[in-house]
Amino acid sequence: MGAQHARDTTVLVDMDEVIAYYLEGLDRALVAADPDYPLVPHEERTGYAHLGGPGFNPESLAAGMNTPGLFRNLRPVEGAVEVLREMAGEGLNVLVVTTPTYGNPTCVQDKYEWMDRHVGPEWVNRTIIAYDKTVVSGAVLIDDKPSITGSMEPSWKHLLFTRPYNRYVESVPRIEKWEDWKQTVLPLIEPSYA
Ligand SMILES: Cc1cn([C@H]2C[C@H](OP(=O)(O)O)[C@@H](CO)O2)c(=O)[nH]c1=O
Ligand SMILES: [Mg+2]
Repeated sequence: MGAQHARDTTVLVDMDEVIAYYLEGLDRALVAADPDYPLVPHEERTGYAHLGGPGFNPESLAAGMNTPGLFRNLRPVEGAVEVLREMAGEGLNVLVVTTPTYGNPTCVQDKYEWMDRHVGPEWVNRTIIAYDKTVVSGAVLIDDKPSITGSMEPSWKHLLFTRPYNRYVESVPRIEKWEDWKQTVLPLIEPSYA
């Protein structure tokens, strides 16, 4: 067992749309499941769950989301892997916290394999797959979802990772891109790091 980390130096990082381009992979799966599926260009999305254009078929959306291998083949977000390693190198306790898609039969395994392949084998057991992110302790959670709720009052402060569909959100502090991590993350953790 390694050293115990303080909650104050723990940085929680979301996976989909923060370190891995989920929506790009989902678009491919949607078109494969239904060639007529009305994709919405990412820049035109008005909300987090805006996943289909007018008249989209909910069954096609479900088929796309549940496509085996979807989560295995996602492209890494620019700079994300480097910053995960850099934060860990600074002595921060960095954990990746991601919600599964229950109906996708390979989602959980794919998420662990993605971490192994793209970030490194030592990151597999730094990956927490959970529906309820509020039970995970940390100083900060970097996540693209505008509102993150669960069964507990969270210990972490939410930093919203900017994506086109969350630009309208004004109530949550943001990180615009990974290269800004020092200015945005460090002030939220233990004062000695800032
Ligand atoms: C339904 C939905 C899921 N997802 C992603 C987020 C979740 O992973 P994460 O917690 O890693 O961001 C995953 C399961 O719902 O799929 C979106 O990004 N947008 C959506 O509209
Ligand atoms: Mg996300």
